[in-house]
Amino acid sequence: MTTSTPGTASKRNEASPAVLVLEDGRTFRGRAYGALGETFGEAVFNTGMTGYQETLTDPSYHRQVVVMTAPHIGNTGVNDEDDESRRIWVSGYVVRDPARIPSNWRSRRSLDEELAAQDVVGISGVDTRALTRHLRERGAMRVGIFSGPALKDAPDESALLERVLRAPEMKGADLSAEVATTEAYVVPAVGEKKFTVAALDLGIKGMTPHRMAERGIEVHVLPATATVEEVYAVAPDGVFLSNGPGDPATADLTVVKAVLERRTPLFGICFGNQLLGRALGFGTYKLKYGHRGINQPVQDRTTGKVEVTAHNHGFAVEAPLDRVSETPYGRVEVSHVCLNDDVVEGLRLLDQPAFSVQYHPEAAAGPHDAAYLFDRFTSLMSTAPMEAERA
Ligand SMILES: NC(=O)CC[C@H](N)C(=O)O
Repeated sequence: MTTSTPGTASKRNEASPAVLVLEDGRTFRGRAYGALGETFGEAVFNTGMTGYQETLTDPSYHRQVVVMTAPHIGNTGVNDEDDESRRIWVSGYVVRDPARIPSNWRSRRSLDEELAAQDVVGISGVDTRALTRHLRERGAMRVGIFSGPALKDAPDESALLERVLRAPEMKGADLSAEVATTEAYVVPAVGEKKFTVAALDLGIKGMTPHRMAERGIEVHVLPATATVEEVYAVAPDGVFLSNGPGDPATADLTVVKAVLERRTPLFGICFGNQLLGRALGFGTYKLKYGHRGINQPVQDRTTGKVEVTAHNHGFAVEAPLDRVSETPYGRVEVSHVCLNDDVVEGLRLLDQPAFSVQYHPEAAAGPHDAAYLFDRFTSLMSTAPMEAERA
């Protein structure tokens, strides 16, 4: 249930208590933020100082309750330009000190109002530093947020904890089809059209086809369930595998393997990197608490350059850093690595035109250091016919 009378949300919620209960029993009390009610998900923290609107609307956050480590959230309100998809996807939102009065020339409404209007239950006034330290020590885990009627129905914490323990876990969750488009659509090339790309929407962010379009690519965004025939029906020069929510171990690899068989140029981001990794025969595993933020240092091992990058992942590919791997599709190297913890951040095939990264070169939000990867994809498409002839 939600009450979302525009302009009154902040006032209403200031007096309304809310409780956050983690699956290991740790509890935080605060005030309701956004919609009143109850919600469940995987508790994860995001260290971005800016970009909350892009974070909230990134479909990869589906079924996650996002804790913001930046203490002031909502200062620039919500605008009509920065959404990364058609709605907010986080299942809950946790902040320390929300803005009472948003101020920005693009702001159209307050974040509190927007969360309420989209029925997203949040909590404010939480010691997000303590909560983040807890998640860092114990790992990402299930959580519930309760306010309004949900709190009245189950006033004691053990009853709330019971409900949290009934919520589904992220491990084993197959979520792409829940967030992806059901109809194919085209994002036209900006200026002269040079290439056609079939982009599998596993939970795609809006900025991704835009980054391709501005390089002369006509992007055919296809549903997550698209078949090999549907992918090749658009006569693609290249295939793109998008980011997306859920556990990569549940994903169907038929299309990825068919693209590798045909040696069509292939580029994957985040979930797409994990799918490429699995199609090549590598495993994926759940990180203790993941990478979410916009200042993660990654090294491109092909050039030695370090880039500061946007991340949002809870799983990672298990591939050897110190040697080239032999796979059914030829040799593969780990092309990128996270300098904080040596997690695999990119894969590159040496015998065919395919590569992927675990992080977000499209940024939105975040720095643009990794935008060169879209140029790498276009140059693969320019040189690919030669590669195919040689094969
Ligand atoms: N942004 C993404 O594509 C995330 C991929 C995957 N769901 C993960 O958490 O690792």
